[in-house]
Amino acid sequence: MAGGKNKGRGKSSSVTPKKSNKTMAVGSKAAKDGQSSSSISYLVPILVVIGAILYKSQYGSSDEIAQSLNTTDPTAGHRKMKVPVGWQDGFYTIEDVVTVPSTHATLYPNGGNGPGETITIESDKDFLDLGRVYNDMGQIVQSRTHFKNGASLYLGPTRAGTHFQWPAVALGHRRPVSGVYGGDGKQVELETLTEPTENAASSEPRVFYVHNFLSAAEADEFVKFSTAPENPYKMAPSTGGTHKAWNQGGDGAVLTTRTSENAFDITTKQSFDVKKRAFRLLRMNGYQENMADGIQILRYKVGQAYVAHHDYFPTHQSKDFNWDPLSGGSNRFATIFLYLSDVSYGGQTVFPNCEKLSAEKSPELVERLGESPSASELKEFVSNAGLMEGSWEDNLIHKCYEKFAVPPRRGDAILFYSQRPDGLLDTNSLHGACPILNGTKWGANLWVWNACRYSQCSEDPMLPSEELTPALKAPFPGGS
Ligand SMILES: O=C(O)CCC(=O)C(=O)O
Ligand SMILES: [Fe+2]
Repeated sequence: MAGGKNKGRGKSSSVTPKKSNKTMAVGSKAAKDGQSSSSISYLVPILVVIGAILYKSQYGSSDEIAQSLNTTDPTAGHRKMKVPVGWQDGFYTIEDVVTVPSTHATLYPNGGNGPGETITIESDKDFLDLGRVYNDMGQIVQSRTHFKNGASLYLGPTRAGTHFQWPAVALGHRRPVSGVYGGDGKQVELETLTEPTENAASSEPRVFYVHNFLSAAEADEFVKFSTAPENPYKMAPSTGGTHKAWNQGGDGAVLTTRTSENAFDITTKQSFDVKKRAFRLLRMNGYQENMADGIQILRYKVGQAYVAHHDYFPTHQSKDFNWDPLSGGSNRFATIFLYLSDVSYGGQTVFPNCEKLSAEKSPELVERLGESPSASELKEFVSNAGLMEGSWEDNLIHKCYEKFAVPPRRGDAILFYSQRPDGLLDTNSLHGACPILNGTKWGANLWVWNACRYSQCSEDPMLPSEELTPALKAPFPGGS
């Protein structure tokens, strides 16, 4: 087998976070501008304490906060970052990058597709009138001194149940995700894998490579837990299809077009830590337990695969729930697919509606994808994997080498959106799991919903409640 071997870990650079030992500054504008009167200075210590308590209760322990103290923003022009109490570090711009307030920028829609509009911003009021805007680091921009003239700004979500979406910026664009660190403490980085479109109403699938997401130890732990005696949701043939199939489980839901096995991790501390990391990566407003499915751990043996599909549920399937985010309903919003093992041949995640990557756009990924096998090698793969010529798996293998596909690499992940920024379900998010041609592939689905997920809403889907009964937390309530 000459061609088609997925290459191993290449020369990927990563940014190591630097710890800060500086004291925290207050995030109040007046205090920052040095305009504090004596009454303000009297209030400062009180605000600091209140802010610290609120921060800790909402965003975690001081260790977690310490870990997120990234003091150097590698974007050119950014200076050392102060870390104000009460704000989620990394989610906001917190440092001036210019001394004179900027007066113009290019404004893009949420998600960055479509042409940018050049805007002039003559006053702070003009700036505030824009609503919530982000920079291409996914940070909420707080002031006209926090961006440079001509910078790209991105509008944020405009209604409940919709969310910030990372702008593609350009194919191959790679940026550190401030405030988000993987299991081994390395800064998570996001690389754009699909072109932004000129027309905001159309879309490529929106796919990003997530570098440094899991540590090797975390990947191994998910694999181990999937068959552990204490796991109530151990390995079983994968199911799929409608929400009924999902919620009832059992033989009826087993698909001939999804031949892997899977387990769930809905109980371990690690699964919660990783889901929280995912929410931070997505820049969601804090972690909501009932906006995520339990982590689904997958095992594919040689020849096993999952046909091209969408991760969202069809809107028409049941009347007891509004599945349409466009009209205030809820569905799967984003997938973070975790690679828990390397795979030497096959096992890519393929997006058939997207053209193959070219070497000049993402040399590292193309290098790792390896050369496409020749027609005769493909034939050999198919017969070695025990697959029939002309079967859906055989057809999928061809797509895996002709279209855009991502090879697995342990500890990394991909992020893709199943919804467009306005809530429209995105048919271009079509994707499949390529048949394994050699070895075993381990992976995991981390699905995040735009509002509380089916069967997990106590009242209004837009107001997900934090506390769930154990029965509601189960991935198959009422099922086996
Ligand atoms: O295994 C993969 O690469 C993707 C799996 C997938 O799309 C799914 O399980 O929904
Ligand atoms: Fe999927």
